[in-house]
Amino acid sequence: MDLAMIGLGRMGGNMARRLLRGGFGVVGYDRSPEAVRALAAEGLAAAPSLEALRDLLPAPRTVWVMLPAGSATEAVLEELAGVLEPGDLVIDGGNAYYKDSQRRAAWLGERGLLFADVGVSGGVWGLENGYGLMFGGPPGVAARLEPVLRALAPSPGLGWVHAGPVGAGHFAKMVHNGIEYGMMQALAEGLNLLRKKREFGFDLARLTEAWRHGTVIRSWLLDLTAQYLAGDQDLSDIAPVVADSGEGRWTVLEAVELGVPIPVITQSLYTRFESQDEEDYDERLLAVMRKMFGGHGVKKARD
Ligand SMILES: NC(=O)c1ccc[n+]([C@@H]2O[C@H](COP(=O)([O-])OP(=O)(O)OC[C@H]3O[C@@H](n4cnc5c(N)ncnc54)[C@H](O)[C@@H]3O)[C@@H](O)[C@H]2O)c1
Ligand SMILES: O=C(O)[C@H](O)[C@@H](O)[C@H](O)[C@H](O)COP(=O)(O)O
Repeated sequence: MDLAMIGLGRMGGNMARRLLRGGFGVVGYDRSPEAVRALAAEGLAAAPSLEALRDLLPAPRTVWVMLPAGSATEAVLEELAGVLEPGDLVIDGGNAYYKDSQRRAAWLGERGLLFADVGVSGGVWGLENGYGLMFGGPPGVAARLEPVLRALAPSPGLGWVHAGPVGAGHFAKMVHNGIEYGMMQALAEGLNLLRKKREFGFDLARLTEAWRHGTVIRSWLLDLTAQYLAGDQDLSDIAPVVADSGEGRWTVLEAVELGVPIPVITQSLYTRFESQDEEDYDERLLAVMRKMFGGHGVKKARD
């Protein structure tokens, strides 16, 4: 089976590699020539344009899009709508907002194109470990895509799911990432507490390594944390800023819309916001108010 991969970065590049290794013919397109060059040496058919990509694939085509969510994905889907032919299938595997995916499925459908959203998890390790995949779309499209899902998954029958109709794939991935935020937060808080108990001088590398075996909290996140701490426990070169790319925000918005309490996930999102705020105006104001009502001391910024 042949298919196209648009976006050959950390995710799309390795997914294309995994598919090539699985015996698929993969046509690739990326606006960065370097991203394409690396994969062309491994058997990828490089397409210089979306028209060329169309012409390199037999109809009906399967085109997997693995781009940053938002304007990049929107622009490429709009371009694809003008290039592909009725019956072709477009998959968005990026971390897109599920409402965008539902809207896109509708307007691509008006042009005779099929659309499915697939939440993809596994990061840069997916090439070797396989990817967790959450498919959203009609059963007929799921059946058509099944060989691809089986090849990308950790093993053919494990790690992928037909989550529901269009939108359900990205909704499931959104909640997965909300859970990811909460699990990361719990690990970070617990390890910080251990570090602060100076009298015990905990070796966090050895402790997390031990926790990886037999404990209730063993997990891949713990494995990765232990792996990093084994080389650097002080983190003195790491700025205390945690970025976020949207999934956590959408999870919280959805919870508010549905009236569902998700305090752990919400708090972990707010912790990221706090880390991103270099001005810290709120904390400065708190210090000032305390001084105003109680005459308490205020630490000067230069202290
Ligand atoms: N990195 C992860 O761990 C991870 C895991 C799961 C899902 N995702 C999602 O997968 C998608 C891709 O992530 P990534 O980490 O591979 O990003 P990346 O930045 O590594 O790669 C994106 C690629 O898209 C290309 N690109 C950007 N705009 C383009 C355009 N208009 N036309 C053609 N090519 C364009 C870039 O040149 C780059 O090669 C995102 O939606 C991301 O949220 C990422
Ligand atoms: O399941 C995964 O493979 C990860 O969740 C993946 O999707 C990625 O690392 C996130 O994009 C990071 O999301 P934040 O930037 O919001 O932390």
